[in-house]
Amino acid sequence: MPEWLNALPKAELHLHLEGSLEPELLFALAERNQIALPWADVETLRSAYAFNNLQEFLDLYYAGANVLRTEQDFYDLTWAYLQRCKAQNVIHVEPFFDPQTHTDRGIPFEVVLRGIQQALVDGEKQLGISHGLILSFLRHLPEEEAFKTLEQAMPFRDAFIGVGLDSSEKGFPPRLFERVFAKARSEGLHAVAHAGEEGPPEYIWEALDLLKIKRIDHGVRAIEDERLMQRIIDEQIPLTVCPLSNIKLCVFEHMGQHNILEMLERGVKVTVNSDDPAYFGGYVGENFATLHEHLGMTEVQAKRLAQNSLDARLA
Ligand SMILES: Nc1ncnc2[nH]cnc12
Ligand SMILES: [Zn+2]
Repeated sequence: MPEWLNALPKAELHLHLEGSLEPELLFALAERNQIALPWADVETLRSAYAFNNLQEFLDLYYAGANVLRTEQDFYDLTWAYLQRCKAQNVIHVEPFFDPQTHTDRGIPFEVVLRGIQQALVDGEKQLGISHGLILSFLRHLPEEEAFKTLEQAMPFRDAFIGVGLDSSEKGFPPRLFERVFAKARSEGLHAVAHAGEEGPPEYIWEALDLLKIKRIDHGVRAIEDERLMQRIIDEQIPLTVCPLSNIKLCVFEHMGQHNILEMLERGVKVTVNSDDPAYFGGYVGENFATLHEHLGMTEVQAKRLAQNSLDARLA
């Protein structure tokens, strides 16, 4: 990665902590927790990281998360991510975590939260990286389950800045979560949601109008709807775009087709993020680097993208 790209101060606003679980740490945690794995070794697991769509990735991502059991595991996961951030001049993070992925396996909510939170606090003190944590609901599960998760989270209200919506997009439109998002907002939480990754522009409209989100996660399919594009530009609603993820999950066939710079030039407040870096081939720095390499991103454009990420912070 060019040093000038690495040196740019940036924020990461779209990162799933569970998606930062590198195969090496996954195997180490499996050994520590005495869990048998279906993969022979790190290389075999890494070679399984070939996906035709979002669902194929999610199946492996949820399987991988099974090694996370103790508060120390969640601490180690988060700490490893923060060290990557430090090395790439990421000065602020607003990561997601998916409580239901863990509570549905019998891991208490507070075990997950305390491990993550302690690492974030240490990251602020020892690495100088500020943070705002986002609790994300799994949209393939019923809204009732999201309500239960929000209830579990409320005793720890101060540990979060907002709620998000992730997992399988197609067939699970934002409107299904209108009531739980209203409840979260009434508690003073910010709202964000994955929309327009695989799903149609209508899902982005719903996320804006019904969930009243402050930022759109992905949102690359907004370009198919001119009226939506105008709104996003007029209202300067940030998009947290994840280039390497979009290629790995076949949202675009190859990086040369990615629309992030076209959006930037049209005045959309786009940002660069890694989504699930352990699975998609790189952290935020590598995502910037691929735009430089394959789309000819200039230094001026890179600076605007980095500044957008700092401007689009919610914490
Ligand atoms: N890219 C993505 N889209 C939806 N849900 C996710 N969970 C983790 N990564 C995701
Ligand atoms: Zn995501």
